Amino acid sequence: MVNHPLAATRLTAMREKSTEPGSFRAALHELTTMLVYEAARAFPAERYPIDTPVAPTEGIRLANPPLLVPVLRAGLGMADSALALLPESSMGFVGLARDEETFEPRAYLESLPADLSGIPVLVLDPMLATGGSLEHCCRLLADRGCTDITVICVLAAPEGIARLERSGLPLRLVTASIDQQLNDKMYIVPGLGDAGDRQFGGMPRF
Ligand SMILES: O=P(O)(O)OC[C@H]1O[C@H](OP(=O)(O)OP(=O)(O)O)[C@H](O)[C@@H]1O
Ligand SMILES: O=c1cc[nH]c(=O)[nH]1
Ligand SMILES: [Mg+2]
Repeated sequence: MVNHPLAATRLTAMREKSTEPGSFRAALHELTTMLVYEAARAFPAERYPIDTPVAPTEGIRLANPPLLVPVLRAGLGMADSALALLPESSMGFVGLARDEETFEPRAYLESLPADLSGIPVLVLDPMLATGGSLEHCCRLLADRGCTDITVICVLAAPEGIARLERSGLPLRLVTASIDQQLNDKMYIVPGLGDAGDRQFGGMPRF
C-alpha cells in the first residue's frame, strides 16, 4: 500500500463528494503518477553504455517495459499519467461494465496482444470492489500467457482483495487505501462513489 501524505491529499479530494469532475480527474492523474512510481520500484532495470557530452558512462533503462492496460471506463483516467512515466510502454484496452443487479462484469472491449508470454502487464483501474472486474481482466491476460501482472488501484475493498488472492492469478496489487467494506449495492465504503461517473458524468447509483 502506498502511504504518503501527497497521495493521501489526492485521495481525499477524490473522496469528497463536492469535488467537480475536472478536479477529480486531476487528482486521479497525480495519484496515478505516485502509484506507478511506487509500483515501478520492482521493475528490473539494465545498464547500457551511453555518452555524456564529457565522457562515456553507463545508463539505466527498464529491461522489459510493461504493457499498460487501462480498464474502461474508469481506468482511462489513469492511462496518460502511466504512459508519461513509462513512455516506452505499449497500451492495450479492456472494457468492462458491472451489471447493476448481478454485480458481474460485462465485457464490451478486448484489445490486447494475442501472446503475452514474457511481457509484464500493468493493469490500471481505480476501483477494486467485489473483484469481479479485475479478476476477469487478469484472467484474460493470464489466458494469453502473461505471468507477471501488477494491478494499480486507488481503492481496494477487503472482499475484492480476498477474491483476487483466491483466484491464484499471478498478480500483485498496489493501492492507496484498503477501505472498510462493501455496501449492499457493492460500492466501496467509505469509497468515492462511481469512479467512472465521477470522471465522465452519469447518474449516481449508490
Ligand atoms: O470489483 P468490481 O465489483 O467488479 O467493481 C469494480 C469495477 O467497477 C468500476 O467500473 P464500472 O463497472 O462502474 O464501469 P465504468 O468504469 O464504466 O464506470 C470500476 O472501475 C471497476 O472496473
Ligand atoms: O465503489 C465502487 C464500486 C465499484 N465501482 C466504482 O466505481 N465504485
Ligand atoms: Mg462505473
